[in-house]
Amino acid sequence: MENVTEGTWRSLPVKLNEKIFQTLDELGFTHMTPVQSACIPLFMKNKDVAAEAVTGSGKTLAFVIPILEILLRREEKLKKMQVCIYLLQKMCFQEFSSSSYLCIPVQTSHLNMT
Ligand SMILES: Nc1ncnc2c1ncn2[C@@H]1O[C@H](COP(=O)(O)OP(=O)(O)OP(=O)(O)O)[C@@H](O)[C@H]1O
Repeated sequence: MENVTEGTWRSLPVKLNEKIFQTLDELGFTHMTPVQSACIPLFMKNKDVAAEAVTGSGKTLAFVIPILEILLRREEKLKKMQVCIYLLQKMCFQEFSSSSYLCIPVQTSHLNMT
């Protein structure tokens, strides 16, 4: 992707879960896009965020990653997380995007999806 110039994921002021780092590595996403580096720290401070950026600029992961990170930090992960991941996967239904790929290691390690 072009415009992936805004620092590595590990340079974020908030540390993400290792499973998220690992999956981003597997996807080959070494650096954030500008909208991701701008939005993720704000989401992680529980701010309301409205972002406008061109198509294909990485907006989806700009909010999916904070959602997954926040859910992973919760002690009581189970049902709420299951519902959220189900919704995220449905959102990604039309194309098997990086968002749904990102959800897989998170869900299998923390949820019983039976
Ligand atoms: N940091 C990144 N590095 C490399 N590729 C990325 C990164 N973030 C997202 N992508 C990929 O770039 C493509 C476009 O991202 P995405 O669909 O999230 O953009 P978008 O801004 O949400 O687009 P739209 O406005 O069409 O919904 C996707 O294939 C996605 O997997």
